[in-house]
Amino acid sequence: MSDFTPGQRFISDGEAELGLGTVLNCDARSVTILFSASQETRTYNTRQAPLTRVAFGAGDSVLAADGWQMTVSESQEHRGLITYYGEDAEGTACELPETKLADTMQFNQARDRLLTGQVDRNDWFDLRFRTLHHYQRIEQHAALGFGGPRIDLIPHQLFIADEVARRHAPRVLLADEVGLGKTIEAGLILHRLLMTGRASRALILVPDSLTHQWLVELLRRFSLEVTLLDETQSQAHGEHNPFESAQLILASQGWLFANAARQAQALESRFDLLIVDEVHHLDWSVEEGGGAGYRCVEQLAGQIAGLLLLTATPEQMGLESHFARLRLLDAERYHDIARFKQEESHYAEVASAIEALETLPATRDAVAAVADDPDSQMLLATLCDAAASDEQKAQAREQLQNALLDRHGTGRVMFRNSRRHVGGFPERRLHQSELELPSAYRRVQRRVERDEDYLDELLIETGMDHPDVLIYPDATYRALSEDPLNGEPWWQIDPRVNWLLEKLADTGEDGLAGDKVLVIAHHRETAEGLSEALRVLGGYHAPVFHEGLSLIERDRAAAAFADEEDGSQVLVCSEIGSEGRNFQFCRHLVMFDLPQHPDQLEQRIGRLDRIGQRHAIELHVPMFAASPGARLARWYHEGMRAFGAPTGVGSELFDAFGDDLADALLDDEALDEIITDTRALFETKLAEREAGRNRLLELNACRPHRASAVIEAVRELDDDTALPRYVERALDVFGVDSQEIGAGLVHLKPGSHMLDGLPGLVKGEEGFSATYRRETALARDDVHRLSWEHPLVREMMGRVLDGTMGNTALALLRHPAIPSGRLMAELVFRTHCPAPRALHLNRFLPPTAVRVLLDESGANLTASISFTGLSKNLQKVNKSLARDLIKSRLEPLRGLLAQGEQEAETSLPGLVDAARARMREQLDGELDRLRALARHNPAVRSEEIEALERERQALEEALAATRLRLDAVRVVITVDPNA
Ligand SMILES: Nc1ncnc2c1ncn2[C@@H]1O[C@H](COP(=O)(O)OP(=O)(O)OP(=O)(O)O)[C@@H](O)[C@H]1O
Repeated sequence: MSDFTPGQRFISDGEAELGLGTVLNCDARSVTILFSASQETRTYNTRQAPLTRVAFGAGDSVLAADGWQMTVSESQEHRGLITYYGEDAEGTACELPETKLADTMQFNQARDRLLTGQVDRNDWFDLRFRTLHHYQRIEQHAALGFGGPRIDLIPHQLFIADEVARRHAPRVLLADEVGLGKTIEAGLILHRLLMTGRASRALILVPDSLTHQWLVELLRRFSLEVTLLDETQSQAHGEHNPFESAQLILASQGWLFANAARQAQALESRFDLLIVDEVHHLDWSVEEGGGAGYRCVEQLAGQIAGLLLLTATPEQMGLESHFARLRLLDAERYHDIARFKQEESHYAEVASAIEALETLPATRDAVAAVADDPDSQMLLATLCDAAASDEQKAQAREQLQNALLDRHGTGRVMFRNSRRHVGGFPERRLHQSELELPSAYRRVQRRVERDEDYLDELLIETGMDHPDVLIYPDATYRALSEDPLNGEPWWQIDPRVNWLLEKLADTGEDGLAGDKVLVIAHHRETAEGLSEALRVLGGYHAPVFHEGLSLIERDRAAAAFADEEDGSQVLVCSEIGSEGRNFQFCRHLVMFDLPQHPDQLEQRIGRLDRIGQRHAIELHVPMFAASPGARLARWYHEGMRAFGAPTGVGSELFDAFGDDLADALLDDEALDEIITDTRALFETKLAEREAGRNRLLELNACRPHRASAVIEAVRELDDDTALPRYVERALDVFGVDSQEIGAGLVHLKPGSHMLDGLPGLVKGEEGFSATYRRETALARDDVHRLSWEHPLVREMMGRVLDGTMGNTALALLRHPAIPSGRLMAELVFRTHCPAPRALHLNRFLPPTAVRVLLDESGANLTASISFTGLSKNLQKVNKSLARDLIKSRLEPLRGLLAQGEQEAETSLPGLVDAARARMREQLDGELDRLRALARHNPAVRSEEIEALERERQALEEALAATRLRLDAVRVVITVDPNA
C-alpha cells in the first residue's frame, strides 16, 4: 500500500524552488507530483521519494489558492487528506482543505530543521551563504555560459553566440567560411541556452564522419556530455523512445535520414534546439522538392523551436537549395525566391550607405536614401550637425550602422564571417606538378579525343558519369578492368603514386619528408588503392579515411594520423569522408585529383586552413600534362583563383559554366574561352558581392564593439579571484583533497569522506588535475578548466542551494566585549520566485540573500556586524552540544525567527522593484527594437515579437509573486574568551 494519497501536498527536498506539489497519482511503486507553480511534473520511487509532507500546526499562517490568508488553529486528517481550521485576516472562522493551498506557498525548511534540533556543520552554513552570494552574481553575469568553455576568445564567434543566444528560440544559419569555428559557435549557443535554462534538450544531427569529433569537442571544450545514438543503442532501449534517453542527443544524419521509424520517434520527443551540421547536403529543387535529409530536417524544424543550421558552403547545391534551407528557418519570410533575389540587388545600396557614414556630411544623400525612418533620420541629422560633439557623433554613427544592418538583408538569420574579415589566417601556396600520362590512361584519352562516339560508349561501358570518366582516369581504368591491358592494379601504372612516394621521401626544400601530409582523392577506391600502394611500394603505414568505414575505423585512422610522436606521416582521405574534420596540425595537402565543384575544393583546403593552423598551407596538385584533370586545374586557378582564398562565388560560377566546362575538358581552345568568361563573371560577381551581400554579411557577422564587450565580460569572470577561494572552501566541505602541483595546476583527489556523486571524482580513484587559467587549459587537453561553469563547481553549488545542506548551524562566539551566554540569530532569507526555468528569471532576480542578524534582545545588528566579520570569530561545537543548546533556547529562537522574517520582508519590495526595472529596461528596449525592425526587415518573425511580449508578461507576474523564504539560520552563543 502506498503512503501517498492524491491531493496531498509535498515539497521536494532537493528542488524546493518548484513550489508546493500535489500528489497526482500513485501506486505501490511510484508517485507523481505536479508542481503547478513551476509547471513541472516529477515521478519518484515511493520508497525513497525526496519529498517532505507539508503539514501546518497551530499558529502557522497559510495561503489559499484564491489568495486569502488564514491562521491555523487546528487540523484534522480524513482519508489521508488534511483540512485546516482557523481564522482569515478579518477574524472570520474558516476552513481550508490542503488541496486548496496555494501552489506558491513556501515551507520554511530551515526553521523546522532548527526547531527540531537538526544542526549542520558551521562551515556548511558558511559555504551556503557564500554560494548564494556567488550564484546570485554569476546568474546575472553578462558572460554566463561563455565563461566556462575551453576556447580562445575569438571576437566573431562570441559576437554571433551572444547575438543568437539572446533571441527567443533562435533560428539561424551559421555559415562562416570553412574552419572559422561554426562548431564552436553552435557549442557556445547551446551552452549558454543550457546554462540559462532557456533550453534543456537538444538534438544534434551531423554527418557520420563527424559524430565522434562533435562528441569530443562538446565534452572537451564545453564539458557537455552528449549521448551518441545509433541503431544498436536505440534497439537497446526496446519499446522506449531512445530519443528520450538523454537531454542531449547526437545522431548521425545517415542513420536518421534513412530511418522513418526513428524519425517518428525523434519527432515525438520534445527538443528545444535542433543543430544540423553540413547542411549544404540537404538538397531541394523546384522539380523534385526536398531529398530525404531535407524532408527529415523540415519535419523536425517544424516542431523544434530553436534551429541552428551549419555550413561553410551554403550555395554548394545551388541557390534554390540555399533558399530552401533559409525557408526551414523561417517559412513565412522565405517563400518567394524571386523576391529574395530582388532584395539582394539592394544590398549594395545599403552597404554603400553604411560606408558613407564615414564621410558625412558630403555623402548625406547616399545615407538618406536608405535611412528613411524617423529614428534613422534623427541619427543622420546628429551626424551632420556641426554642433554635435565627437562623442555624440560616434554614438549616433554606431546606432545608425546597427539600425541599417539590422533592418536589411539576411543578417538576422545568416551569419557569415570570412578569412579576409577575421584576419590572421595563413597564406596558401600552390605547387602544381605536371606528370606524363601513362600509356593505359593515354589510350583511352586519345580515343575519346579522336572518336566523338567513343565517349558515350565509354560511359556505358564503365557505368561512370560525365565528366568523371575524363577527370578521374584511375577510376576509368578500374572500371575497364575486363580489358586484358588493364591487368595490373591502377596504382602500379599511375605516375602520381611514384611522384607522391618521392615527395614523401624528399628531404629537400620542396620535399615532404618528416612532415604530416593529408592526401585527398575523389573516390574511396582511389584512397584505398593509394594507401595500399604507399605500404607496398614505400613501406608507409598510411591509414585511409572514407565513407565506407565504420565510425570507429575512421576515428582510429584520424587518431593514428594526429599522434605527433608515433603517428603515421600520411592520411589518405576520400572527398566526402573528410568533410568537417580538423586536421590543422598538418600543413601539406596533396590533392591527388580535383573535385568538380569549387565548394568541394574549398572544403578540402578547409581541413587544414582552420583556426589553429600556424603555418602557410602548402597545396600540392599532381596532374597529367594536357589531360582533362590539368584543364580542370587551369579553370580553377585561372578562372577563379580557387586555390588562393575562399571567395564564396564558386557555386555561381559552377552553375554558369559547369556544363560547358565538362564539354571543354578535351579542347584547349574551348577551355581558353571558358576561362576568359569565367574570369569575367568571377570579377563581376566578386565585385557585386563585395559591394553588397558580402559586405553586409561581414559587417553583420561581427560587430566589434559588441564582441569586445562580451570578451571583456568573459575576462572579468576569468580574472575573478573569488573563484579559487570559493572552490577551495567548497572542496574542503565536500571532502575533496586539493593540492597545488605547480605550473598553475591543482590536483583534485577524492578524500576518504568525500560526499558521493561529484562529477569526475570517484572514491578510491585518482581524481583529476585542473587549472583556473584559460591559457593553460588551452595548451593542456589533459587538464580540466575550473570555472563557475565547470560541472563540478555547478554540482557543488547546486547541491548546497537545492538541498538543506548547511541551512542550520550553531557556533560559539568568544568576544571580550560581549557577556557570555547571550544568544544571537543570523538569519539568511532567499528570494524565491517560482517560474518556469525557460523564462530565465534569474537574469533579473536570481535567488538573492537577505541577511538579518539579531541579538537576544531583538536588536538588529545586521549593519554593524558583517557576515565575514562575524564568521571569522566563530568556533564550531559538536553536534550533540549544539542540539542541546538549541533545545534549551527554543522559545527565544521562535521569537527571533518571527522578528527576522518581518525585518527581512521590508527589503523585498526594493529588490522586486529593482528587478522589475531591470527587466522592463531590457525587454522593452528589445521589444522596441524588434518592432521597429519588423517594419523594415521581414526577417523578424512575428512570433518572435509575440513570444517576447508573452515573456515580458510572464516575468511581470512571476516577479510580482516573489516571496522571501528563510534559507538558513545560524545560532550564535557567546562564551567567555577566558573560560
Ligand atoms: N575559439 C576557439 N578556440 C580554440 N579553438 C578553436 C576556436 N574556434 C575554433 N577552434 C578550432 O578550430 C577548428 C575549426 O573549428 P570548427 O570545426 O568549429 O570550424 P567549422 O567552421 O565548423 O569548420 P568546417 O567548415 O570545416 O565544418 C577546430 O579544431 C576548433 O576546435
